[in-house]
Amino acid sequence: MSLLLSARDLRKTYGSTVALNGADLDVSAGEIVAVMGPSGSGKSTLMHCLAGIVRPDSGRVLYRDLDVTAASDSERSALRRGEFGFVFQFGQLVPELTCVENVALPLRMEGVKREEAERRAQSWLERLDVADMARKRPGRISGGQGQRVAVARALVTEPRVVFADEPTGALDSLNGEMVMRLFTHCAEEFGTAVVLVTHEPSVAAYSHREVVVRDGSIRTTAGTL
Ligand SMILES: Nc1ncnc2c1ncn2[C@@H]1O[C@H](COP(=O)(O)OP(=O)(O)OP(=O)(O)O)[C@@H](O)[C@H]1O
Repeated sequence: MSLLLSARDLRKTYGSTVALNGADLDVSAGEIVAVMGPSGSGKSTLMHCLAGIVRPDSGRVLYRDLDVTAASDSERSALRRGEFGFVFQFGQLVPELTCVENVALPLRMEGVKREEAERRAQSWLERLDVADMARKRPGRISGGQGQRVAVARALVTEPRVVFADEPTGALDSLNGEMVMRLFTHCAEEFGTAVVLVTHEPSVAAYSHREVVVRDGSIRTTAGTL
C-alpha cells in the first residue's frame, strides 16, 4: 500500500516540557496504527503534528507530496477539512446542532447541499446504530452515543486518514468492537488509514501495527502485517 504520511525527527517543547523528542512514523493507505504509551508520553502531540493541528519546533511531516510542516495555515485547514477525519475525546460535537446536523457539518463546509448532506449523515448514524438520536442535541444523549455520533462525523467525508484519540474510551465492549470493525471496513474497502491512540489492548488488537511512544519518541514497534 502507498505511503500516505511520513513524520521525521519531530520535536516539540512546551516551555520546559519536552512533548516530542525526535519521533518518526510512517503510515500507509489502508493501515490501522495503534499509538500506545504512558500518560504524558507525547501521543496526542504526535497525532496533532501529523494532522497539521500543531506545528512541531523541528522535523518534518509529509502527507503524500505536501510538506505539512511548511504549509500555510489555509493549506493545512484545507487538508484537515478535505482529507482527514477526527475523533477526539471531548468537546467534539456542536451543542446547538442536532446529531444529524453535527454529522452533516463537514459536508456542508465542503458545499454539499443540506438535504444531500443530511441524507449521507443519516446513513452513517445508522451504521453506528445511533439513527434514533438524529434529531436530538448532543446534551440529550449518552457519552457513548455521542462518541458514536462523533465517529459518524469523522467518516462522513470518506477521509483518507482518520485520527482518533481514544475513540472507544466511552464505549462498552460491543460498541467499541463495532467502531473498530467499521474502521477495519474503511481501511479494507477504501484504503483509509487510521491512526488511533488507545490504552486498551483489545482495541489495539484490531490494528495492523502498534507503536509505543515513550518520552516523546517511538520506542518499539510490533507488526502483525
Ligand atoms: N498545549 C500544551 N501546553 C503545555 N504543555 C502541553 C501541551 N500539550 C501537551 N503538553 C505536555 O506535553 C507532554 C505530552 O503531552 P501529550 O498530551 O502529547 O501526552 P499523551 O501521551 O497524549 O498523554 P495522555 O495519554 O495523558 O493523553 C505532557 O507533559 C503534557 O503535559
